[in-house]
Amino acid sequence: MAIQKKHGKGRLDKWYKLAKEKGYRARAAFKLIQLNKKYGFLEKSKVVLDLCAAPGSWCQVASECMPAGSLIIGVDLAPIKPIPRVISFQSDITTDKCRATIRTHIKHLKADTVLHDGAPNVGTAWVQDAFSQAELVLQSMKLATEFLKEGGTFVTKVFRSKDYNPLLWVFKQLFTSVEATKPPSSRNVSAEIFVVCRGYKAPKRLDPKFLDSRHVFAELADPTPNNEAKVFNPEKKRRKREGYEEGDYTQHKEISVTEFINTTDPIAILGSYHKLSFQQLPNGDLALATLERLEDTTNEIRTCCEDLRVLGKKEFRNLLKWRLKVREKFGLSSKKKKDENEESEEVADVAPMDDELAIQEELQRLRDNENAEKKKERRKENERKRKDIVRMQMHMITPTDIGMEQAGIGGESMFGIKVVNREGAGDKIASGEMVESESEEDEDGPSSDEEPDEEEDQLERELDSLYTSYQDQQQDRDSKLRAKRARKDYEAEEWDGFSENDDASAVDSGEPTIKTPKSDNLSNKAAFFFDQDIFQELGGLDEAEDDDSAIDIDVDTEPKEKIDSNKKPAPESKSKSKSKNTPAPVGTQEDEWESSDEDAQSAEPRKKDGRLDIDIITAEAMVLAQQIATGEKTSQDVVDDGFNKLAFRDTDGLPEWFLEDETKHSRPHRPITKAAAEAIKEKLRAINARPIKKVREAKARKKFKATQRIEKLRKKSALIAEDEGVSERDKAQAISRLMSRAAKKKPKQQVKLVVAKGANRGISGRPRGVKGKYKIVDSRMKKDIRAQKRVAKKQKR
Ligand SMILES: C[S@@+](CC[C@H](N)C(=O)[O-])C[C@H]1O[C@@H](n2cnc3c(N)ncnc32)[C@H](O)[C@@H]1O
Repeated sequence: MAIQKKHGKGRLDKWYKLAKEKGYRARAAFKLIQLNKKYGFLEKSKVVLDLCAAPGSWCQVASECMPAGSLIIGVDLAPIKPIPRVISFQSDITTDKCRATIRTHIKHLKADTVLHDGAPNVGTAWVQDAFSQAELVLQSMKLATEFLKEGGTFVTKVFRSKDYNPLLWVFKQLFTSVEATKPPSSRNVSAEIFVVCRGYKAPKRLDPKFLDSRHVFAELADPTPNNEAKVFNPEKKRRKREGYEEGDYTQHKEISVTEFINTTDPIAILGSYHKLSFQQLPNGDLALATLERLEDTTNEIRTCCEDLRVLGKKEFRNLLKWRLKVREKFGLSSKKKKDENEESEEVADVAPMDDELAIQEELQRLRDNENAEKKKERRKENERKRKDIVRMQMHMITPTDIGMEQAGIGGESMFGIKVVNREGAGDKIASGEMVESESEEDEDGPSSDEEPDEEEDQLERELDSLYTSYQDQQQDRDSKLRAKRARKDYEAEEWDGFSENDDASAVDSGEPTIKTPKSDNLSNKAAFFFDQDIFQELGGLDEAEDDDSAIDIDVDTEPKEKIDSNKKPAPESKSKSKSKNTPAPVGTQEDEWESSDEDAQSAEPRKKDGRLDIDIITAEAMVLAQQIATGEKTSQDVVDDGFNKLAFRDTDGLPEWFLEDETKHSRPHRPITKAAAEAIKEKLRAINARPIKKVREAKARKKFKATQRIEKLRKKSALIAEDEGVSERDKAQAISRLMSRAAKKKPKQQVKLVVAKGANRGISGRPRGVKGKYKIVDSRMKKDIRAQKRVAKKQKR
């Protein structure tokens, strides 16, 4: 067997390990197991011939899977260690001797299955290796044809090389079914492939050419030149350094157009020539003359024939159609062509496609392609729309055109139609085409086109959840954010007033509430916009025509404003009062701030005495605190500072992540003093300098133990002091001894190093004659320590 590096990283894969675990001699065992699982030939076999069987893992598998009393014969160049129920011997399968030995073992029987996993020493020259493997396959097939029974199975390993197709062709001549497969245990990097040939035809007379490598690999090489592909999907030309073909030293190839008409393989001509020539031969070509006069031979056809290399698919199709018409007129029927093809028997399998069929198939293919492309477009369009709607629902896109919303169409549906109209597909929807396309999509089920989008959605969802968890983490860490979130919650609570029930109850109790604007066909945003006083007042004009003087309106605004300030969220009411320059009654404003403060208080952390637990951690806050403490600013100033041009940005419908990012830039940057920045730095430094929890715990433990010791001493010395039979001097001495003993530090127990040699080598547990703490070391370590000490001593000197 070829020597394999067992320590090579790639070799020790899971199949290698599994083979070791299961007791198979090679990981190759799993290839046969997997092939047999797919095709189930071993269970049905009574006689198996395993060619190239060393070290014998396939024989092991065969003996496991085959019925009791079966005959398994394994042969290899290398010796095979005996395997129960398996006959094995050493021989070269390409020799007659091997054939004779097999005959002696198999006697009159025939093999149900012939296995071949042969591989010559791979690794030197790939081309040569592949060829000798292909030859080995042919040799093994030779043996198979001799020993296999009719209907039997031949399993062989083949390497993907230029000889692969000829081999397959030979197999197809001898077996009813030939399938190539690569079991999962076969490495992807390996060019090996397994061919399972079933239903051996057992011909009475076998053409020796089938088993002659020179014939198989030389003459049948590349039996299926794909001319169609050459013409319709020409390969991108690579630079060739092979030079000219033998005997052909021209770059430009011409062929007479009559040959194109007469040939059985027009596609081959279109693929390999540059020009179809209409030039008359010196001796005159009657067919060509007739051809020239034909109506079908249009100028376009002539131009196409001039340079075949610049033609597209359409032109090639036209040329082929033209050829068919001419052939019909010339009486060259396609039936005759078919007969010609039939004459070339075996080649039928691999013969080029009939040209008519080719055209039809090509047309069909083009039609299919076109349909598929249309379908793909439709799917993409639908998917895009679906995504837009989802984005809209997630408030990633905001409908800004309130006028459109007022047209009486719901925000989302308006958006949908707007988009569709933009694409000019409104009519399609009207005619129901879109609906059709969607139902088509449903029928198809999830297609591969949709997968990436689904993945995208999934990704978006994951990103959202990641962002939420990031925010939570931030919130936990950052007290500032915590306070912000608390404020947000507070605001959110305020907005609960939108629900109908609350509305009703509030009205009942006579409490001022935020009313949901009543507007049938408007979105919330539009409704709120039109719910502004100015519009309500306009409405009021309709209701009370008598009160139409401007003075009346002015007079009315004051009490109305009071109510409105309660109606609307706090910041809005404030902005309005500011913009109109009508100072709101101080009492009302203060009440409002007090009440909101109260609510905020409940959300913010407090000390035991009820005061807010505020930790100043930013320089800005420090400056502010200082200004308030020194009376430079009052709390009212701070409130007033809160209103600026950025305070009333329209944040409706904007996603949270966007607002989060925006807030960094959408507030005025207050000046900070150097002293405040220093103070904060100092504060943070102090926080950082605090010992970590574990150190604090250890210190506390130490302190606790010390107090316990002192307590003990105190008790003992009290006892000594109470002893009446002892003189005062002795008492004092005893107590001072006690104290000095307690103050003495216990000497640290020495760790004895025990060298692991002699009787102590490899022992587990305490070595003999060693008391106290010990450590087993090797002699090297002891020597190293001694050397270190020596060096240290020298350095001291
Ligand atoms: C991949 S190993 C076969 C492993 C085998 N199927 C198993 O399961 O253990 C390929 C074997 O083909 C054998 N071989 C190559 N050329 C041979 C020849 N001419 N005659 C017999 N055996 C040959 C090698 O000796 C090698 O052991």
